Amino acid sequence: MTVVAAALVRGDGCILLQQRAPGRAMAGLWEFPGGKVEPGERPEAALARELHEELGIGVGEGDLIAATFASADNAGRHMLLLLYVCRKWQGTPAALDATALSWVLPGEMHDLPMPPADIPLIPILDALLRTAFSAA
Ligand SMILES: Nc1nc2c([nH]c(=O)n2[C@@H]2O[C@H](COP(=O)(O)OP(=O)(O)OP(=O)(O)O)[C@@H](O)[C@H]2O)c(=O)[nH]1
Repeated sequence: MTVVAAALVRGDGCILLQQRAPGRAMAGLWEFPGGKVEPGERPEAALARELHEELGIGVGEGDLIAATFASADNAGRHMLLLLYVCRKWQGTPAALDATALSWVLPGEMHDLPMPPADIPLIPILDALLRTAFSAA
């Protein structure tokens, strides 16, 4: 299973997390918006589709910058989670799929319960945003 997810980064450095709705796997946990890549779908196209479906925003595939990944178990299946950074989108994110949205600094992410695969990504994302992506 390939999952694509986006760290939408606001001008003040805050990142958007969304809370998974009740009744779904990992309900209540806070995650990066995104979802599964469909068979035959390119990851960037899948992520642009998911961001439109889940948040109602428009994202150009060229504005999705590959950041890091997780290779982890997900309910007995192997999951490759591809995380992108995105600083540019059209529209205002709305919780169309999630229970709630929250803008948080990387240093605040540990205050919100996230899926286990995401935990090691937090310091990597923090470091990338401070260095390689700081002027992006
Ligand atoms: N979007 C997203 N999914 C994550 C993250 N971390 C993580 O383990 N996952 C897992 O990756 C899987 C994504 O599947 P999903 O159910 O959200 O995918 P989807 O939007 O295509 O939904 P669907 O399959 O119900 O149609 C879930 O098992 C989810 O828990 C994350 O940061 N963001």
